[in-house]
Amino acid sequence: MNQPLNADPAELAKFSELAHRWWDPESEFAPLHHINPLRLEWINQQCPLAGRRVLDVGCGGGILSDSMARKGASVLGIDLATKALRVAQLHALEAGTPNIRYREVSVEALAAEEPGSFDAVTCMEMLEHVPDPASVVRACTTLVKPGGWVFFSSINRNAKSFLFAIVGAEYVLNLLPRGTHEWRKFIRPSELAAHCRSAGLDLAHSRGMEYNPVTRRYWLSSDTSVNYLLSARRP
Ligand SMILES: C[S@@+](CC[C@H](N)C(=O)[O-])C[C@H]1O[C@@H](n2cnc3c(N)ncnc32)[C@H](O)[C@@H]1O
Repeated sequence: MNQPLNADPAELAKFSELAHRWWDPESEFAPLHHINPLRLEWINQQCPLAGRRVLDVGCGGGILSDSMARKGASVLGIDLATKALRVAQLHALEAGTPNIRYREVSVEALAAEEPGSFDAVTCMEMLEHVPDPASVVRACTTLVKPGGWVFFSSINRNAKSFLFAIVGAEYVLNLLPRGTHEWRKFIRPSELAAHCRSAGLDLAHSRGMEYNPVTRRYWLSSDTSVNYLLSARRP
């Protein structure tokens, strides 16, 4: 029997609508362009990407997927926002990115098709946009090979993240369009860690990501109170 799709159509429509601006580094997607070198390096340090088979879940227009392929990984990017995927495909074609493929398929459906077939799975800035993040974590776990890596990033849920990630980013600094995030969908690191453990993953590392609006610089730190990354391994 088919599972109901773990996706919010309004979220997917939002990302599809803006898709044509995905590769404009001055657009609504500027924060993703700015944080990409940091997260790419963080992933590559833990799991050197060259020669690996990597799945990028909720890849959008392909900023992370593309950069991982350029590091020598063979990348499959999946998403359910049709226009974002088209933009990702077009970008790969125009830029001549090697070893990259995109598919419109849910992570849960792919987990049923290809269990245990990726060396690493990345799922960045996506969990806070889905109705059931634990189901995504379970599917990512099924998709990775034993010994493989799973990398997540999301936004903490507390008063500071309301102030910084919603009021600050969407209303004061206009870094993101208003309505990009819903505070109640943010995920505490402890909740994500619990989802990982119940899916059968071993937690590896976590880092916070901070932003200085004056210098417009992002950096990784030990402060996970707003944006954070978490890595885990399948035993
Ligand atoms: C903020 S963007 C992040 C894109 C990319 N992961 C990155 O960090 O550069 C969130 C992405 O999650 C995708 N998304 C939301 N719900 C999804 C779902 N149920 N399945 C797959 N992708 C989904 C959206 O379409 C969008 O492309």
